[in-house]
Amino acid sequence: MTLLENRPSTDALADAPTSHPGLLSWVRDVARLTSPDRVQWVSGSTAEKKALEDELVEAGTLVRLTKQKDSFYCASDPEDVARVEGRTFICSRNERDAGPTNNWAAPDEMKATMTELYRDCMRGRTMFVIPFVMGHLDADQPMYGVEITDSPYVVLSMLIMARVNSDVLAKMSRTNADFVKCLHSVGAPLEPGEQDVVWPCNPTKYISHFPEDRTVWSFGSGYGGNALLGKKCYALRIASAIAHDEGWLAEHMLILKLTNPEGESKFIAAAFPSACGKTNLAMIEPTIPGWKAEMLGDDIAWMRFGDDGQLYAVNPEFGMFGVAPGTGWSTNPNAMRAIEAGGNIFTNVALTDDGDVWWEGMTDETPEHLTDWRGNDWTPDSGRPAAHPNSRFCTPIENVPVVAPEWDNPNGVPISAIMFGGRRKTTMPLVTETLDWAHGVFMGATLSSETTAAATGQVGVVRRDPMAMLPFIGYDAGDYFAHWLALGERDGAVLPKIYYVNWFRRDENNKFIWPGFGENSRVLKWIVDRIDGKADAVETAIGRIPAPGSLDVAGLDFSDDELAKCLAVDPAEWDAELDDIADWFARIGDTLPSELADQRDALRGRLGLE
Ligand SMILES: Nc1nc2c(ncn2[C@@H]2O[C@H](COP(=O)(O)OP(=O)(O)OP(=O)(O)O)[C@@H](O)[C@H]2O)c(=O)[nH]1
Ligand SMILES: O=C([O-])CC(=O)C(=O)O
Ligand SMILES: [Mn+2]
Repeated sequence: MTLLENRPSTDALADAPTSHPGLLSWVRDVARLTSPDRVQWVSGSTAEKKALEDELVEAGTLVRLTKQKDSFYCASDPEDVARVEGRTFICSRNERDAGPTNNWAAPDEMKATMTELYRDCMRGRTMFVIPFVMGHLDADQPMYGVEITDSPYVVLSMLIMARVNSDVLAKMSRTNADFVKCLHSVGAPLEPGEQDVVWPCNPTKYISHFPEDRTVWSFGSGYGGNALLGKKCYALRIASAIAHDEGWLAEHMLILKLTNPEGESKFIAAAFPSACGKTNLAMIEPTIPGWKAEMLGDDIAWMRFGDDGQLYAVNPEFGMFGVAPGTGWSTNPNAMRAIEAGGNIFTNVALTDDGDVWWEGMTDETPEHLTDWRGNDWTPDSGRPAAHPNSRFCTPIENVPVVAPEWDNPNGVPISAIMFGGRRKTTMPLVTETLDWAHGVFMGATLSSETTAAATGQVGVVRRDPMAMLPFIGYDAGDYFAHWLALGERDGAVLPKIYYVNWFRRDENNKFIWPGFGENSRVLKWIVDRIDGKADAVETAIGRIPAPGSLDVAGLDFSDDELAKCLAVDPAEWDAELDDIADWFARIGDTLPSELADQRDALRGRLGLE
């Protein structure tokens, strides 16, 4: 640790463990602007982690769990519990390049505004410098980042979520590599002698991205995707802009390995919006005999073409930041086992009286007494959830008992199928096979889902969430669709088949029709068997669905009527859907590729609509 008692703040560089000129000058500039008391370069060492944990326990920010190994509970400020999409900006040089789905601000103006917010904002705090790599350090093109933050909670979370170790900085320095600059402050300077709060943050929040500069500036929030800048900010928003320039894809997708009873394996990727089932599907425990599932990633996939024309996916992350509520032994036993292995940080769950954590859906029995996420006494009669609906477990991927051996391949695994899906009570069948790449891109571009607690705002409203990337596309949505279509035209491309799934269709009593979770393996089996030419399908107007008898429901208490409801393509619902898609395409505007408008017209035709 470098103590800067008698600043000039250029001393930020006194003990710098690097000679990377760009990194050194950026760190010096940020220290001069933000005036921290100290600068600490994060190496990823065990001793450093332990010291930070002890400090945060002492400060009351973390509670050490007595029932779990190396695990901590944390409660955020009640106003800082989710991503803030309304305060998230894509500050491209031209407004047109941010497109109609992003908030835009001129980069100079945003930088001027935020520079004033950052001025002296780290006073009384330590400024941490965290060099990290997203994906493997031995990848053909290692993707470096450095996060500067004044939040030790963010440091501890980044140690789980990204690869942070001294080799990263050494290689980055040796090769004088480019890196994504990620600047974060909770925006809560301390006056001399002022007592800190357990979760410092600022009511003014900005999550700003400068795609041309490969830079992120975040201010005011300490939570999840707002603050752990390697995740949504870098690995999706900035990376999607890089991927557009370089001809690859940065997507909001899990990566899963499936092995059939014959021992043949395939890799698939699936995009569902936040809190719509990625982590659960990534760790699925199949209920059908003979099938094996292993996880590679639960949130983000970077896919590049290999020499063989296939798309190869890597998970750029190192940990999971999973939705806690609904995660239990009956729904996601592999997540529970991963958590049992220890090394977790839980945020906004409830605390049990004996020093463990609890959330709705974790166990069948509800504890008689808890401390809820807001620190209040809680009993089953309290009439409110004990854990916040967006409460999270932060857990190393290596903890997952079913992690695939290939998960750490520097250049990824070949993808045979892409699944899109969302949370829809109506309209969307359990599974649909799209007709070809362009039709698949159309289904992805019109993906729709009910909003969840993962972002602040109203929950349960249907919105278009293209490729589950609405809040994460770092540029114009029409250009993004064109990019997807162009990849399909690439010479020699061996493209994955595209499927659309919906686990969330409801019956007339508002109950989920499909049992979901481990039973989703039945849908995965149909998909893999389709690719192998072993399962039958019937054509509908919207794509191919399982032929009668071809979806394996053996052993499931499921009537033909229920199955029919799950798979139904209702023309009246689709009539309404097409109107909504027309509005959505109108919103995209001039950059909407004409192929997608053609797809919509073709679908209207197949549905027999005027
Ligand atoms: N009914 C039903 N609920 C599901 C299913 N899969 C997941 N869920 C629930 O949906 C919620 C979110 O699931 P996750 O797997 O955490 O979603 P995610 O896509 O990883 O979310 P983010 O981490 O926010 O991106 C949890 O409460 C799950 O219990 C399913 O197959 N059926
Ligand atoms: O980014 C976050 O805060 C949590 C998350 O994974 C999501 O919202 O998809
Ligand atoms: Mn997740």
